[in-house]
Amino acid sequence: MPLLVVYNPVSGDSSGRALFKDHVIPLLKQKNVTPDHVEETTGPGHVGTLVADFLASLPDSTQTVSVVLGSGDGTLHELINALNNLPSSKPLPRINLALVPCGTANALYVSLFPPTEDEDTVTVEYKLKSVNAFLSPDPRAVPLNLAVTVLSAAPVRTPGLPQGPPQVSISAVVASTALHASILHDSEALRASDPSMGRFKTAAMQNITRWYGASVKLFPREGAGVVEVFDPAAQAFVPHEASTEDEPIVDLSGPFAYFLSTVNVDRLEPKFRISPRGRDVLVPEGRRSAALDLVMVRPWRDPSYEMDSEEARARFAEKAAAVLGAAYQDGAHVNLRYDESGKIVAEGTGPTVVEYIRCGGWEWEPDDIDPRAHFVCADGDILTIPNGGKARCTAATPMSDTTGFAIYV
Ligand SMILES: Nc1ncnc2c1ncn2[C@@H]1O[C@H](COP(=O)(O)OP(=O)(O)OP(=O)(O)O)[C@@H](O)[C@H]1O
Repeated sequence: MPLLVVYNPVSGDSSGRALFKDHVIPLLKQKNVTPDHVEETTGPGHVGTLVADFLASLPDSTQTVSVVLGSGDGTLHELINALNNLPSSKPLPRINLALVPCGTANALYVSLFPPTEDEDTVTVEYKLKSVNAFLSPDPRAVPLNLAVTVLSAAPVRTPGLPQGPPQVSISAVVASTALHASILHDSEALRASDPSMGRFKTAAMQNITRWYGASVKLFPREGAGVVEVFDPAAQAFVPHEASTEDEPIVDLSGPFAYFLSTVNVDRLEPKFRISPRGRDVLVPEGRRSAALDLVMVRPWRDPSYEMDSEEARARFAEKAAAVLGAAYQDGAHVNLRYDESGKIVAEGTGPTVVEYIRCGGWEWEPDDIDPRAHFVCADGDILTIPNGGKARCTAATPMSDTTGFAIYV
């Protein structure tokens, strides 16, 4: 099978080059595996060119290829989007990736290889799990689902102004708006001063009192018929009360404090299990069903909420922080409820603090007067919805076993 090795030398703490030189390449050699090419990315966008050129150089364009990819989630996102934008109408071959986590958060890797209590994610042994899976006698690769986000402009066109094509971004990890998109937007500016995950916490504190105005629609996943919601009492997804077989689409109004969907993953950092059931839908070849796990917080569900005000937002910030804190406790936030006074508790029958949804897609139409509600984060990439426009995100699964992306696990 054709094999390309490629790594981003500046992902995360920039240790990728040393990791490949000292460990990945020697491991391949030891197993008598010779890559066709070993490449280092030289700048944004380069990974797409390297892999597209490699595919174009192969005599058989339908043959499955393997790529050992040293990167964070951002470089993988770039690769998927670059290949999707290739001008060819032919489907691409199946691309099996052996991931080497070199980025800051490595959400996909830590979700596929969830670290045990005493496992250290910075060790070489931990980082080589996917490469070792690729090199095993009977390698197994899990197909990736994708979340396709399309930003559309206002329906009424301004006379005389051309309307560009809708902007599309494909995620393998996360598509979000509200707090998470704001955090990612602001944390980019902090990257130079703080390359660690600490920059996400700093940006979170800058944004925690904000709420976001939008109208939302939720669509069922294929095969389910209805939108589902996690019921902590049943510890399972059950039909959403506003979704029926006849009228499955759920309409929601804001304001929203948090709105984040994941695909393929149950966590965004080793311990931040924001969509704790998110890996359930990653199933072996042949039994696929693409779904998004959506985590929402709408402050007015709090029984102590009276009206939107600066004070109400400041008070609710403590609750939002408690929710995010519980996500670090093995995803315990999805079990939290309000008691009658609005206190957050782990038991009872009050409204859940988090609405944890499983769906096939969502549509987010931001209020025009709320500029921050226009940010969408697709695997760390920040997109801006044009005024009057909306974002539609849909879960997708590879068309067949011979195309799409898969990860050696
Ligand atoms: N040689 C290079 N010099 C500068 N930037 C590069 C180079 N090669 C790739 N890049 C850019 O580096 C960016 C960051 O990479 P990546 O997402 O892999 O790491 P990260 O942001 O540290 O990790 P994570 O996404 O897990 O937080 C990519 O978006 C890519 O465009």
